[in-house]
Amino acid sequence: MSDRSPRNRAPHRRPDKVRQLAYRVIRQVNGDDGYANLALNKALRDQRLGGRDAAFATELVHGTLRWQGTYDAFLARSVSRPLGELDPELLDLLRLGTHQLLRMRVDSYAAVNEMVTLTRSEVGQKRSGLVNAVLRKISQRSFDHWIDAVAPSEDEDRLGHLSIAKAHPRWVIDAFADVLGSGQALDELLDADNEPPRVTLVARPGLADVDELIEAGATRARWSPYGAVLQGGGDPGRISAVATGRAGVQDEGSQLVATALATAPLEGSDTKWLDLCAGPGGKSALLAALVTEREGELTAVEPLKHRAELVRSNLRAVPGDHRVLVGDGTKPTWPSGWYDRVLADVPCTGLGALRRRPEARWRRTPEDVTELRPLQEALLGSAITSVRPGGLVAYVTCSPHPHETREVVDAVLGRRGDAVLEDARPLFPGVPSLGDGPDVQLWPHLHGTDAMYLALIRRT
Ligand SMILES: C[S@@+](CC[C@H](N)C(=O)[O-])C[C@H]1O[C@@H](n2cnc3c(N)ncnc32)[C@H](O)[C@@H]1O
Repeated sequence: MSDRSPRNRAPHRRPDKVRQLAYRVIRQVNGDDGYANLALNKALRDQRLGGRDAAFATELVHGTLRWQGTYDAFLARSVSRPLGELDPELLDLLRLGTHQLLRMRVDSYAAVNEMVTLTRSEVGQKRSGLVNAVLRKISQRSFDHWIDAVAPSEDEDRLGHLSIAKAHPRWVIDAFADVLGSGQALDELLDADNEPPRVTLVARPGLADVDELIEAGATRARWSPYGAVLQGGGDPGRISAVATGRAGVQDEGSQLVATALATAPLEGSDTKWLDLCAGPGGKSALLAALVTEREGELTAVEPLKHRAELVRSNLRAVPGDHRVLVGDGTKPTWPSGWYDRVLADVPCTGLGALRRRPEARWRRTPEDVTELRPLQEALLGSAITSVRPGGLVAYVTCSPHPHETREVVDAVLGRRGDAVLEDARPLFPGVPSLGDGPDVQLWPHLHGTDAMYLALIRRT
């Protein structure tokens, strides 16, 4: 063994501060149910890390969490005990090391050494030998060779193979395959989920325009008339329109579904709009800006006080008499048939936004889908009751799971005879690959948006 081996290093060598920060953030996520984005941003602020260090920390945290299920399959072959018997701290150190070895361009020697030093400082000298031995085993194969070694072959079990090769739980892949089939499109979606999304901005109509965002360095979004993309990322808060609430950060898919509701043809009055599940208020702000142009008002409902505050903040720059109600959308405090247009952007599993939340895919369970269903149906029922005859409801989710989308709509419309589905596709001018209708499903791999679902329903 060379005298540079980790075992011969001075035990008091200090751990690399970026890896230490990343490890501690991962512990907050896996150990304390934290959210990676929030925990990482706070840690970067607290440690005053920016530039390349912040980018390295982000890749360590996001990549390790995103690929965690896959790395566990590799580690299960490399550790002599069942992974469940390892201390969670040790398992997270091994996952972090595996990510550097197999999916980052970190030199193997440096990756193992740094992780051994970090292990010593975080959990003690005793465990560092195991980390050293396991990571050396991991480093002996490339990522693709590990997949060949541990995943079922595509011929034998294609979805099982994809689950390991593309880091998605099997039940999530099964749900996606129900909608997309198990061909190439599924691979493309899973790949898209593993890429961080671009930052998309919305110029709230009447308050800012896209040209202003372009002058600030963004480029025009593909389809949303209000959208712009911050190429290369950067802090959107540095743009004055965003800092003042005249513009915001909003996925293009969210802009498109809100705009579809606003532009669907409607006869008669068109001044009373309701956002039934409003927090944090991205769509409320766009709808409020649009209804203001028609001299109307938006009511936004949100049961959680802190999220209702976020809605107020999002609405701060929009002129007009818009209201934020802290309340339960299934228990309307307004008369039936009061509104002209209603958005029901219901709580869902968020399986359409996996690009944004690296830990979400491992945290969600099939039970979440079942548990959310009664609330989703109740909110859609309440939305239909809240709209006047001839008026419109948009049922929206950021999940493509059929139990949360079409099945909810079919169940609710099947029970009542006063509402019909309309073809939503003409409300997405220029947007390709909208499917067979009448509802619309957007996709990360086809549209570069979150997988937003929209069913447009008219009260008869
Ligand atoms: C998918 S999010 C809405 C996102 C929002 N439309 C936006 O674009 O920013 C769903 C929201 O519904 C809220 N919610 C949960 N239960 C609700 C209920 N019973 N009535 C109304 N809203 C509810 C959640 O707190 C959450 O803020």
